[in-house]
Amino acid sequence: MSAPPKQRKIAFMGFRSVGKSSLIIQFVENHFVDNYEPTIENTFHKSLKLGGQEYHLQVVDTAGQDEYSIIPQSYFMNINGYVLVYSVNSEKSFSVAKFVYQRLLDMKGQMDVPVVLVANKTDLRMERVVSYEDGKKLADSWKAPFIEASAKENSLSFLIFEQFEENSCVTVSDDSDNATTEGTTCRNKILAS
Ligand SMILES: Nc1nc2c(ncn2[C@@H]2O[C@H](COP(=O)(O)OP(=O)(O)OP(=O)(O)O)[C@@H](O)[C@H]2O)c(=O)[nH]1
Repeated sequence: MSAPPKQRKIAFMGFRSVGKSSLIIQFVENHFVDNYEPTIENTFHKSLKLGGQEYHLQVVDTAGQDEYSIIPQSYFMNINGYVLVYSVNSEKSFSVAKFVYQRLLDMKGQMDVPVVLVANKTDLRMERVVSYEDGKKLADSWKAPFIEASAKENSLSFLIFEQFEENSCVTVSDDSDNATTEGTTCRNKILAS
């Protein structure tokens, strides 16, 4: 008998127009939308089989944020993981990704935020201003997986979700109150748990 499906809710966040909706639509409907319509909020549903386990995913497409955004409380509750998206042709979108990550940490606490960092629009080679190395360095500093993608050229979105299944355990050390405790946290293992 196969295991019952697991329900997981994942939010895409990041600056306006970086391609959050496009990545999700590639993943859910397998096509690319060329026109731009700002998102207010949208939830998509998709079933997915990873490692023999069936998942019922709810994918929340959020309205683009910037560093002045007040992020709704609902984005911090009942969400299993976050995909933070920037586009490689926008320095501003890269700094907004850092801002959103910081807000997530403030709201949820360091150990509780499974994140995947996604650099989108890699097809815009001539317009690239954020290098692979810069993106990777940022993701490494978060101990998060990093994926470069192009919603236009191909559908790497599946990979994004696979990252949440990975067992990316990191050792954390907390020496507050002079009592050093060490532990291991598996921040990204939300699909597998
Ligand atoms: N060249 C290129 N264009 C893309 C890519 N992904 C998205 N776009 C285009 O960028 C524009 C914005 O894409 P959206 O998916 O609406 O971006 P968004 O992040 O959901 O935008 P908001 O709703 O404002 O937050 C659209 O015109 C897309 O066609 C990509 O990988 N390459």
